[in-house]
Amino acid sequence: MTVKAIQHPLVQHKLGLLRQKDLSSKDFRELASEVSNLLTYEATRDLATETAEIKSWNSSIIKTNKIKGKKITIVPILRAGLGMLDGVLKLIPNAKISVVGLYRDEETLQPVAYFDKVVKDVSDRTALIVDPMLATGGTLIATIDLLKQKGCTNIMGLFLVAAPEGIKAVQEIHPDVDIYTAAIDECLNEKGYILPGLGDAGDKIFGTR
Ligand SMILES: O=P(O)(O)OC[C@H]1O[C@H](OP(=O)(O)OP(=O)(O)O)[C@H](O)[C@@H]1O
Ligand SMILES: O=c1cc[nH]c(=O)[nH]1
Ligand SMILES: [Mg+2]
Repeated sequence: MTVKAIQHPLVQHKLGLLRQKDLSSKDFRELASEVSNLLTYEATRDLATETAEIKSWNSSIIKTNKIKGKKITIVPILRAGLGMLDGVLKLIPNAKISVVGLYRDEETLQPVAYFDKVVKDVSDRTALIVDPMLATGGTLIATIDLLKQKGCTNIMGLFLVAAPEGIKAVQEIHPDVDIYTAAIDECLNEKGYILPGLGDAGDKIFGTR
């Protein structure tokens, strides 16, 4: 399993802005989208390429590179994952989208699944899960379980902020899944919120409280 905290200055700068108290939903959405875009760039760095021949501007035949093999399905986890979707789609505009809906029970912190619409050919695709927060890891583990049950074998996850506890939990159960995040934070508080974290990302993106 690769766990990569992206140190790029633009990512770190924008993450710092995201952490500010009293950020408007508009600003939170814009920054979440921009960081997601940059995380996508990093997470796709090692995709295999192959040579293709094309007719160039003066009609000569030249060799170019194109992405090889498995295509991608983006998997936003409702609700908060929707806040990352447009940033990812800007770089992978032709990706199919598989939506899953899970929320975390506030008392038990256990994930509750309420929706899934996964592309039929998910077994032929790389699944790119997007969710701003990886806290206890329960939501991510349940999402990976669901994708694997449907035949998906190649799975990566993009997060704005991840907690060490959640990364460890996912690593133990799904060691084959790669994780890309803008930050690995310190810990979870007694309510399962990441510290220093971002607060409730879903509420910030949707303006609910
Ligand atoms: O790692 P975990 O402990 O499972 O927590 C992480 C989950 O919690 C948040 O969703 P939330 O339950 O708040 O739902 P929402 O997106 O609808 O706000 C977050 O977006 C993750 O999906
Ligand atoms: O810190 C956290 C943990 C779970 N979900 C959030 O939105 N924030
Ligand atoms: Mg929420």
